[in-house]
Amino acid sequence: MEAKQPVLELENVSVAYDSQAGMVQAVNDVSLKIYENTIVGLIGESGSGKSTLGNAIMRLLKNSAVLTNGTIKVNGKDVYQMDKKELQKFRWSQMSMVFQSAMNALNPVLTIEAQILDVLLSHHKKMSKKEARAKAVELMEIVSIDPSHLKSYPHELSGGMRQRVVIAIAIALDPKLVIMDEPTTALDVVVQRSILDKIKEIQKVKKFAILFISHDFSLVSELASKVAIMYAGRFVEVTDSQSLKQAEGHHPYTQGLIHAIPHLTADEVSIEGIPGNPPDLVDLPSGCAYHPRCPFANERCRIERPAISKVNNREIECHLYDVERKEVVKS
Ligand SMILES: Nc1ncnc2c1ncn2[C@@H]1O[C@H](COP(=O)(O)OP(=O)(O)OP(=O)(O)O)[C@@H](O)[C@H]1O
Repeated sequence: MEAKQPVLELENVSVAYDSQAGMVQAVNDVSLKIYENTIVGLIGESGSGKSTLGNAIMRLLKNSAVLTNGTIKVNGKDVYQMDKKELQKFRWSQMSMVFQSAMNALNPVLTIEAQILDVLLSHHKKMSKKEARAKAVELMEIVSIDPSHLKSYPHELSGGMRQRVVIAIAIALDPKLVIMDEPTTALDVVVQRSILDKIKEIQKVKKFAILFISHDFSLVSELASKVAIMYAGRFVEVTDSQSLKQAEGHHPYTQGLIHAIPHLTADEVSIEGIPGNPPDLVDLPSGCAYHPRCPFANERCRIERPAISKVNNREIECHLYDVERKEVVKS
């Protein structure tokens, strides 16, 4: 049987910003495959490179950023080998992105209908206005907004509704891959929950692949089936989310993130933060970039960058990972 083609395939992807301070290694040699109908989470602290990677996949990097190495394929097509016209057709129809604080990205002077129609008609040259209007109604229903709001302007909708509209626009052309960059961060917990449920519900029908970017560890491990944990531009661990219920055996950074989840005890909330700060991406530490913060680091960690160990469904970049015992062993 022929192996299934991934919807997203990242191979040794690196992205750097050319800044006054030097080259910022925002994404550093990451590889990942995402298949249809799955949600993969991407987590890491602020500044770890998550959004840069999302923008790189969409080929929407800022001028100062360059893909310095690797290949990015969506549906088997190399995103960086397409000419401008091909890319224009491909973006939004095959891959789309819900940006950070996207709900404020709607055009304030256009109705919701005008904005949805714009996406539909610019990609479907043969679609009539009537067909596009019908599709807009269908999209509003999918995201559970009364179609009467098609005539509304963004400011007439609540934050949660605006975010649903943005999701409707992102899925309007039935893309195979949807990148969601912190899609619910600006919303309160109840609205956040209802949007996440909606995303799961739509995905069940549409079967697209989702790369879900967030710094909220518990939210991502609940939503995604697989999680990539990013530290200083690298994936230090890629694992199935089930395994994240327990800290033992994971990369020391993953362990730190798990311990940092607030735990409710009888009468208090305990949180163990990770001591120290993420490194300067212009001047990365030698060896494993996490070693200055790692409670288990030894001499080798300070000198040599660890290779990736692949065991069962887990990929881990740590010298202390014992392949036989399938866990990180303190030296
Ligand atoms: N235009 C830029 N010029 C130089 N460096 C940049 C630029 N944009 C981002 N960076 C740097 O690239 C690194 C990765 O940033 P990125 O926004 O991808 O991280 P992130 O994990 O998405 O963070 P957040 O969760 O805060 O959005 C950071 O160190 C950031 O300072």
